[in-house]
Amino acid sequence: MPRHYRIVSLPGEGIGPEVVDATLAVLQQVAQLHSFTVAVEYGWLGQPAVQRFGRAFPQETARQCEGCDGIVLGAVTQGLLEIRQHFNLFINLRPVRPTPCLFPASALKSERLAGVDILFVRELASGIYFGESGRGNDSGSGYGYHTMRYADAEIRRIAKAALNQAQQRRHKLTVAHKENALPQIPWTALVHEEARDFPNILVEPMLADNLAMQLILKPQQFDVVLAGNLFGDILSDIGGALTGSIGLLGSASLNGQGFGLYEPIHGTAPDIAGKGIANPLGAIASIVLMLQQWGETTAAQQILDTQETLLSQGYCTADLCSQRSQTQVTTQEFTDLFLENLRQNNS
Ligand SMILES: NC(=O)c1ccc[n+]([C@@H]2O[C@H](COP(=O)([O-])OP(=O)(O)OC[C@H]3O[C@@H](n4cnc5c(N)ncnc54)[C@H](O)[C@@H]3O)[C@@H](O)[C@H]2O)c1
Ligand SMILES: CC(C)[C@H](C(=O)O)[C@@H](O)C(=O)O
Ligand SMILES: [Mg+2]
Repeated sequence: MPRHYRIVSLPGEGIGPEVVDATLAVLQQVAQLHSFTVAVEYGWLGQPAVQRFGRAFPQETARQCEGCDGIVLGAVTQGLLEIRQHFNLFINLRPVRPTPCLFPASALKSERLAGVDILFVRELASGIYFGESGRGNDSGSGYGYHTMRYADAEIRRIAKAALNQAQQRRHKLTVAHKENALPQIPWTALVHEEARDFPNILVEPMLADNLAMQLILKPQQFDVVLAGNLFGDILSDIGGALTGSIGLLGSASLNGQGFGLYEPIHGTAPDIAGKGIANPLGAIASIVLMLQQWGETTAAQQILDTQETLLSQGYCTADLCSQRSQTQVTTQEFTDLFLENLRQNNS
């Protein structure tokens, strides 16, 4: 049976278009090698959408994305929360697996990194990002507020998603919470209740501040880490310090039916945009998650193997280059090496 997929690419701003270009080239190459096709439509999100349609997430983009097999996003400075909410993308998966050939690029000692393999499951469609907010004036003094609100049902559904992930991994779920200061949102109790259906999973609640420290001191202790929207954002960036660069990390943002948006966890990186030096591997890691979601697991594995080969041969972009033995390459050069390696290993 021929497999045909349709995706919408939203390159966005800054280094977004640079890393998305590289990623789509890799995607088309593996598609060809593994006998499936991917039709790509380009759409608008963020600043380019504001310029064209007057809104960061226009209706045109929403319509274009409806019914597609995946959205591939670069990075934007606005419009992101709207698209996540529109498609109810409440499950955000952020894998962090430092590779030994990049241990020297990490902020941590190698012995703390061996075997680290963490999956952050971040709640993405609720919490303080979407609570009531505003500004007011109290006796002449201005004030602002954002409200953290979670429906129990919203916690239960992300807990189930995280428990399902832990079931397929090493059966441990650490729950980030801050119930010593924010007791009205009972992450711990609700996750424990959902975990009754998963008796073989060890659920370990951990205060979010301690969790941040533990990720640096002893990252090997973690398997799946579940966190609300804000804590998940902050904690998962620590993955950049563990792996050596935030430019390596990808993510999948899914709704309850498996529809997804695939994006690196980094931003538009204005400090390096336009220089041709951005690391495309975070965006590439995101399409690996997309291929896995589609069931194209051999294609996904080939991308992971190719990444490992190139990095172990010492090729890397500037963000990872810390050793004499490494060869610093541009985004384009890294992409060309990637494509060549994919072809060679398939012939
Ligand atoms: N998914 C998204 O669209 C997304 C995610 C995070 C931040 N942002 C937005 O991006 C803008 C810039 O945010 P920021 O500077 O805090 O974070 P950032 O992730 O853009 O950059 C942080 C640091 O990491 C480096 N970096 C990031 N990605 C890299 C890559 N692929 N290769 C090499 N180096 C890389 C940057 O050069 C910078 O030094 C903000 O407007 C922010 O809101 C968007
Ligand atoms: C750009 C910003 C709103 C976004 C977030 O906080 O969710 C980003 O940091 C991320 O990690 O995807
Ligand atoms: Mg972030």
